Amino acid sequence: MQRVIDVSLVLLLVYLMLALSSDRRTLLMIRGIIFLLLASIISNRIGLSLLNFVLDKLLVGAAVAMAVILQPELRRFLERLGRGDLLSLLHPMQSRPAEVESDSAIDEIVDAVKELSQNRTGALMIVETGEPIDEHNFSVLGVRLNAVLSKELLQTIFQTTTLLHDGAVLMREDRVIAAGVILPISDRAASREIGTRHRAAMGITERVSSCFCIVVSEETGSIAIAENGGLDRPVTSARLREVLETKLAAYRPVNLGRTVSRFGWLWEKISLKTLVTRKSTPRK
Ligand SMILES: Nc1ncnc2c1ncn2[C@@H]1O[C@H](COP(=O)(O)OP(=O)(O)OP(=O)(O)O)[C@@H](O)[C@H]1O
Repeated sequence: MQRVIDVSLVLLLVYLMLALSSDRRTLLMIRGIIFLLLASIISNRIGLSLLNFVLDKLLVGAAVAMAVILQPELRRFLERLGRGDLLSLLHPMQSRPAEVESDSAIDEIVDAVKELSQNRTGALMIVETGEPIDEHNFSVLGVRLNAVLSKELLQTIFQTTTLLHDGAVLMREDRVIAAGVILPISDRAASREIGTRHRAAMGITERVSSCFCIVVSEETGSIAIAENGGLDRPVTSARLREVLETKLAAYRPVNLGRTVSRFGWLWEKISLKTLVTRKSTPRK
């Protein structure tokens, strides 16, 4: 019985750690530590004392390094614990202020992108699909707007005559949080032959798994979707709608759907799927 409680508590701890972060690199680190932990337990069990000694030291070093690197996540975790906000720890999605990503927001995005594409107006949009992105992931946050999302607003922002058109727009649920956001550029070999707007989209999605980017090319008017560091292009507006509907479905207030999506979300975090990066399409 004691053993069952022990294992359950460890599993709960792993769940909380995975739930804490939406950042891909953080998840990889947590997996690394879990791997070291398992290797240490196995080496102890089969009596490989020297290997066990080295793994133990490595684990201590990794734990200290992780505490330093994950300072913001740990602080958030301890704050919630201190507030007694245990429910939000068990149900990370509930920590979001509003869970409804309305169909009308999807319509606004698709309509804006269609028009930007037809007019060959370059655009870069970040769509959050999970926990809010840690601002440290941006090179420059840009100008905070926190405005209601509309196609007119998106189209206006990307007009080359506006001060905000350079950089990306950050969207959360049905709001435009910021514009003129400068993103880290991807330096993957495959991305070098791609322009900076597309590389910026790949760069942020490489670092943060809880978002995807929509890119409209100024040169060709083509629409691209960047996700997990990969680039899918050209995509049609119908495909864009499909992606938005699938990715944002998690925030619709349908209880059954939300429960299923939570398991899907956790599965996505644990599975190797997030480790596999999609091949980017080189520029024609
Ligand atoms: N790091 C960045 N973060 C956000 N936006 C960026 C970044 N770098 C470039 N951009 C945007 O991309 C624009 C330049 O696009 P560039 O022509 O180099 O890229 P591209 O991928 O070839 O796109 P396009 O097909 O539209 O020409 C800049 O004016 C700016 O708005």
